[in-house]
Amino acid sequence: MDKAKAPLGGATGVGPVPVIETSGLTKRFGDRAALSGLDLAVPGGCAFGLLGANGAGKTTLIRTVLGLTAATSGSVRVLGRPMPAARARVLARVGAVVEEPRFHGHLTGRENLRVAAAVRGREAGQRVGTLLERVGLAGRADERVAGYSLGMRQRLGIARCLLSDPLLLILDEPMNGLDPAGIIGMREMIRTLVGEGRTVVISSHLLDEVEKTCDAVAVIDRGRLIAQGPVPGLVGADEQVLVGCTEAARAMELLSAQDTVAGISVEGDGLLRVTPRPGCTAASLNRLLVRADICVGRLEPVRATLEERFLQILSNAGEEVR
Ligand SMILES: Nc1ncnc2c1ncn2[C@@H]1O[C@H](COP(=O)(O)OP(=O)(O)OP(=O)(O)O)[C@@H](O)[C@H]1O
Repeated sequence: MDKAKAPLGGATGVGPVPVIETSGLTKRFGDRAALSGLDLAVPGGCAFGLLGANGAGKTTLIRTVLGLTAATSGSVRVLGRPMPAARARVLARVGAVVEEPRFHGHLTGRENLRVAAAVRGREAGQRVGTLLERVGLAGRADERVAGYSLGMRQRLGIARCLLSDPLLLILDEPMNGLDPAGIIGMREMIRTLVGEGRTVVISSHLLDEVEKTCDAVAVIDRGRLIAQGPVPGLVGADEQVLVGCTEAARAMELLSAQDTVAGISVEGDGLLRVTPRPGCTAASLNRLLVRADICVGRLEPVRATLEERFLQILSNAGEEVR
């Protein structure tokens, strides 16, 4: 990152000042509230995931944060400055790809970047070649964008964002339409950008990818923020133990009778999923079963995935609404 450039309002992208902060953010379209009283804080220098089902309000949140649409009420600060009042100054240090990136199809990738760089000054123009290499498009840079795959357009979109050496990147569904290799490439690129001290906010439906890519997430449901925090805090420590053994029915009866076991269920493949109480470990479950002459073939501590936590958080939120 270009360290010579002055940070905005004390928010350098890393540190205690959140790079995005919303307070009571509400956006209504007629009678429908797309966002309801959102208090969001995105810390600097991390990959941050916005999670939510279709229509939850992710794109509206991104558009409101960027000042592309006006909030009905509440406030937004980006890089320490109020939006949309400081929009021009803030957006000079923010790169965003909202929905599918659009380009001039009849121009090449390199020409598209040159056109975009022309309005950003000489420094931006000098970055074009390096950025094409950086996003893995150097070999195809002189082909017309009309012939690019979606993955190539996504990467060109990120190169365009990087022309202005942004502190903050906001990418709406950056993994959409990518094949497995493209998803891994995108994840690595996001992690590299974070390693340079930038903050990258992504919205995504791909919970597994968000878990692998992001340090922290916010979960949005019907316009409300229902959870936010670091990924390890949300998914939790090892919570359950999968047990594969002979005589599953007898094992289930034995384990269910223990005070140290909070719950037990049978998985589709015959494995027992045991939820132990604090102090009860995989080893103590093993000892119990072996002492009862039950042979244990598999014993695997597991933690809830982000997907399981997401569904649980949504289901709890649904119950609160009812
Ligand atoms: N311009 C608009 N006019 C009216 N309603 C809108 C407008 N934009 C969004 N909405 C509504 O606001 C709600 C949130 O939409 P939004 O596109 O922000 O959700 P999303 O989480 O990004 O969904 P998806 O994952 O499907 O893109 C939806 O009910 C949507 O229909």
